[in-house]
Amino acid sequence: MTSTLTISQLTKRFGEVAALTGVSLSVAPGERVALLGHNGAGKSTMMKIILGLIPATSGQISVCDAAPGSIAARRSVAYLPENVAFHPALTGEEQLRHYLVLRGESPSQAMGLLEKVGLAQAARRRIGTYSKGMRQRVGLAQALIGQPRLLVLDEPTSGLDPVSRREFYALLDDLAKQGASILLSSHALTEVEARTDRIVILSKGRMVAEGSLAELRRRADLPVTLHVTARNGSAPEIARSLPGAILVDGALHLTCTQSEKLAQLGRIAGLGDKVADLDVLPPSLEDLYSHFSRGTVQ
Ligand SMILES: Nc1ncnc2c1ncn2[C@@H]1O[C@H](COP(=O)(O)OP(=O)(O)OP(=O)(O)O)[C@@H](O)[C@H]1O
Repeated sequence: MTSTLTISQLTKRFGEVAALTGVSLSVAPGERVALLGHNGAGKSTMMKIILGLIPATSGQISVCDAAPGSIAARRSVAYLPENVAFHPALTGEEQLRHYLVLRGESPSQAMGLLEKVGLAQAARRRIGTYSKGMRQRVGLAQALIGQPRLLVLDEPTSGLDPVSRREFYALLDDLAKQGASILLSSHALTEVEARTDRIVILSKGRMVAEGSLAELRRRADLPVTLHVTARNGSAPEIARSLPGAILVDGALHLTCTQSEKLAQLGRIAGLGDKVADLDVLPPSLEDLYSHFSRGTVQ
């Protein structure tokens, strides 16, 4: 499968500051990739280079088989900045018609695009009356002009409430199913965990981890946490059978390595009806993020 985006040994220096060092990455059609990293890790710099807004210091980059910033690349790439601003006096439809004309497209597509992002009902209302979630949808609608093959989204859900976030990701899922590649940056690890195919962790300009959540979990090999709820009065007996378990709010908490997990679960199952409930908690993306960024955060 050909990649929509291919980055090889990308380096960017701002004078003494190494914003990116030797970053390589490829994104396939229909793939949703999350770019994670602490403030100053290099996420925006990478996006600016992909968009052709700033040049790389060294390395190769191909955006939809073209050079970043070239006419061919710009036709295929859409960008949604973190703080998207529109004219408050324009309606959603007027704003979209304006962007369509700027892109050399027919303004008659405006309503179709607004419908796609669930804004048809509000299309004739002034953007000044829109909620933040609705403005973000206008941003996504403008990003969809010309059916881009790659969407670059800088913290697209920051400031959105949980329902708006879920709806926003559902829209991205549909776009990905239609073959668009999505590269988004985020600080909201839990939502990224559920809604992207691959995770890239940048730290101090270097790529410190890359893979699906399952792959990152395997590679990090962090402990699994088990919460065992005892039936009335059985906690002491369970604690004796599970060395290392500690009692927290009526449940016994214990950790084990991935390789010990099945044996430990077998031991718990052997306790029969003394156990009222059991939760197995794999390491979260936050745990993985801390693990891979450890020692590199400024
Ligand atoms: N134009 C510039 N001149 C000098 N240094 C810059 C410039 N742009 C970015 N940097 C530096 O490059 C590094 C990477 O910055 P970048 O904005 O890419 O980080 P980021 O991961 O997007 O951070 P955030 O999550 O805060 O948006 C930082 O040390 C930043 O100060």
